[in-house]
Amino acid sequence: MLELSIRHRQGDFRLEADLKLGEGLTALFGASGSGKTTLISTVAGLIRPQEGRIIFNGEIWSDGSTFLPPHRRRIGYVFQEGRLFPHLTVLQNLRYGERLLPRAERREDLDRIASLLAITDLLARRPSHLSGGEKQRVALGRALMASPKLLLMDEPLSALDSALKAQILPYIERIRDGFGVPILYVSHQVEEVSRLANAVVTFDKGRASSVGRPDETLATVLQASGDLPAGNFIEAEITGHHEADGLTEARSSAGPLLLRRTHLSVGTRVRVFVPVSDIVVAIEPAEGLSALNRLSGHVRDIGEGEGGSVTLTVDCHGQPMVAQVTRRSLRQLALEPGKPVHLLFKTVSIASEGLFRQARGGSRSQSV
Ligand SMILES: Nc1ncnc2c1ncn2[C@@H]1O[C@H](COP(=O)(O)OP(=O)(O)OP(=O)(O)O)[C@@H](O)[C@H]1O
Repeated sequence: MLELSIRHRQGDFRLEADLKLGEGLTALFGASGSGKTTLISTVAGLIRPQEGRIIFNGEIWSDGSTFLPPHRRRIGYVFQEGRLFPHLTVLQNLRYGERLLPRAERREDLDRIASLLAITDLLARRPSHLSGGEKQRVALGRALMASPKLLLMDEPLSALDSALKAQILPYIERIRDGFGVPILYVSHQVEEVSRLANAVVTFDKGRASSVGRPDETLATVLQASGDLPAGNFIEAEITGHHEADGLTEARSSAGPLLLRRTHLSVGTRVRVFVPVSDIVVAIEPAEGLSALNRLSGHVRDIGEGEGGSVTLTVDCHGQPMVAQVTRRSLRQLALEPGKPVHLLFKTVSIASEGLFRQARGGSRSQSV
């Protein structure tokens, strides 16, 4: 657990952060100049915050009287452009991280890391003979070889084109899931954050604020900027594919779902997004409609909506779903708390696959 409560001024800029960060990958997400790099520099010990404290797993790294220097923090750092030593081979670059550690503290095994990152065949090469993606995999390996207690990744993919990014993302997922080392990951990229992060810290002009579930946090940011419609996130697991129909089936606590065809394998856990505006509310199990998804539940709450409409919160087997109806529908359907209802909507998107990509382009969700 990393606990941060810091205030730091540099020039006109002031960083303010009060955060508790847990296991897994925490993305630091925000506009350019909003303070992400400054924050990880304080964690790395490259900047000493003027006020406040940083505590990692109970050890004080920085406060009014203590300041642990960077090399005693056992942090692995991966930068945007890799920063491999050009005169050393891949093997020597990997060993470099390890050499900084006393033998007794070396936990990582070179073969395991090389095979995890698929760099075993590159060990004899120098960085000038590697592609951009290979360099970044070696940089990840070098950081891991130092048996870090915490990994800091500062936009590690931003120098790569989208095809290379897609190649490296699974390796970062393997590190996140296989090493038990918490990761702070700086990114501007909504898709990257949505795919990788277990939690997100958003930055707004130096104020590091929300720590929350990634899709909800990103959705709040994007909805505030008008780039994403209001909607519901549902946790689901892929259960099958229908090639001929171009559909994927998933199960969720709310009920079965049909998604647009995805290449994720059966068993993969996903979050899907259902825009509020796509949901139709019915009081009978309607037939003869093209909407493929039907969830049933009970009205839990009725509140004010936008433009004179009414917002319904429906409990679908524990999953809250928000829908909107007009006041006339509310009357005609005699909707009230406790009433059983059916929610109908068309195929839905997996949040990390399509939704945020569209949101970045400023278009509406593409549910069909
Ligand atoms: N040494 C410094 N002296 C004065 N101001 C600085 C210094 N270093 C950075 N800043 C300012 O602090 C602010 C935060 O910078 P920081 O690099 O943390 O932002 P960032 O969110 O990481 O941005 P980017 O995504 O562009 O890397 C910026 O306004 C920057 O100009």
